[in-house]
Amino acid sequence: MAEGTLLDGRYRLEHRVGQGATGVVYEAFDTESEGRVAVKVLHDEGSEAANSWTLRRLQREIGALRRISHPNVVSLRDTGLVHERPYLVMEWLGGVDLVALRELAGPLFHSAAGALARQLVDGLAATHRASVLHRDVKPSNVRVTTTGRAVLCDLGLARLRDATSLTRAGQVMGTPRYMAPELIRGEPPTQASDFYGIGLCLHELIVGRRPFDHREDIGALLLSVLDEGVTALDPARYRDRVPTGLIELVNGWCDRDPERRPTSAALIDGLLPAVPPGAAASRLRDLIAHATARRESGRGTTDAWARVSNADTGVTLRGSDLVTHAVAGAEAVSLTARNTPGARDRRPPMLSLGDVTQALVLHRITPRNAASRLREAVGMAQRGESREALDLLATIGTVGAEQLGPGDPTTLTARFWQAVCLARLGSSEEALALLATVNAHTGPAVPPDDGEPPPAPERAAPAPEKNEKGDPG
Ligand SMILES: Nc1ncnc2c1ncn2[C@@H]1O[C@H](COP(=O)(O)OP(=O)(O)OP(=O)(O)O)[C@@H](O)[C@H]1O
Repeated sequence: MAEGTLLDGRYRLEHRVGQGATGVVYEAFDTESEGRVAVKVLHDEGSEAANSWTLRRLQREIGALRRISHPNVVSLRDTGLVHERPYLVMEWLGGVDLVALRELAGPLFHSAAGALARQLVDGLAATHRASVLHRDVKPSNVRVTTTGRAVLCDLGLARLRDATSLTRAGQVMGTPRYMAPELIRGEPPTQASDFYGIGLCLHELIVGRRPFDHREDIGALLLSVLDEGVTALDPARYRDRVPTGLIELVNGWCDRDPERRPTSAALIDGLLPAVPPGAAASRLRDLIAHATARRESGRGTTDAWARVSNADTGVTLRGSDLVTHAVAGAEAVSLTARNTPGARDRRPPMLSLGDVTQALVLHRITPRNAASRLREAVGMAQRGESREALDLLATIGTVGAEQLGPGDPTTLTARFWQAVCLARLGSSEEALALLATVNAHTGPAVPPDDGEPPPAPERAAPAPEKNEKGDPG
């Protein structure tokens, strides 16, 4: 949608802020109230299936936001239609998200950590009181405004607590790095799963590093989340800068066992440090001022802002916008399986030529429409429909490799998501082998353990381009 467009004669789109799985977000001017607002316009994905998914997700976000009115949850102002595409109008939240806050301001101290925890708990409590589960609490979905107000955003995955899921049992939704272990196992979400998300956000801001940061491939990441869990914080180590009660809470929220996570208001209130409201807000406000000043002066931007733009994506396949778009919202996974012992020896499952012809006919994939089918398949994978997505992704990968080249971004993205689906379905060996082939085209140019040079890409990936935020894709 062009900047300057006036929606319903009222909201003037000023500039594009970013895009998520459902739509593009613009900073806009409300000519009626003469204030700033955020407008999210539904993506037009092209295919009917993809459109219906984004539409359902946007409707879910609208439905959830309508039920909640709280300063620590983004507020919905209006909804409308533009060229038959729904849009929603939200309060404008300046400031930064928690990913940027950590990158630009470093680990949190005393009152700021306490103030942030208090506000996140209050926002989540309001969400739960409205019988809504957020289901996607992660650093990129929490913004802290310039006045020091922490706000939960992006309720696109939210659902009514007792409603039947739009997804089938066993489906996985969300971002593995921040997903509660029970959700990865396909169990239904609960309030305790949302508290896990808050626990991880605070853990990350206290430590100053993402959880499971040492896990660079999806197989190892999933195993760590399920089998090891987040490393508990040692209260003695943080005593000087974070109140002990808060450390205890964070450790409790990060517990792998949902039953052991503190969710009762009385328990939480007993452990949360009492922070004088004025002092807390001013501490957070100062931090945001510091972070935004750093962002504006460009300091710490090289790596930091590249990652901020992709928030939890973390996947840096180089190449066209297609890849940047296709992996938006994907797991925070770096593709470095190349050094996994034996990974290079294993071949990913490939379809035979007969299968390829069959699959081509079945999925009607051509090099021309591969990109849009890929988006559709990635959407399915993101919704947790791993089994269904797998088939389509394997075909796109094969067609891509044959017709576009094995190093083409479409091929690599399809292969990457194929590996994600395989890992989710328990075939981690195959997933690792597939990731190793993706790595051969995208990984850093370090020789594998045996000193052998990495295989040369059969078709060089294009030079990194800038994505819509001006960051390297
Ligand atoms: N009310 C708001 N005010 C200011 N910025 C916002 C607001 N809502 C969203 N944004 C920003 O717009 C961008 C897109 O947000 P959106 O919620 O659509 O997706 P996301 O959270 O980045 O991804 P996904 O939906 O895939 O999880 C993000 O950078 C987000 O911080």
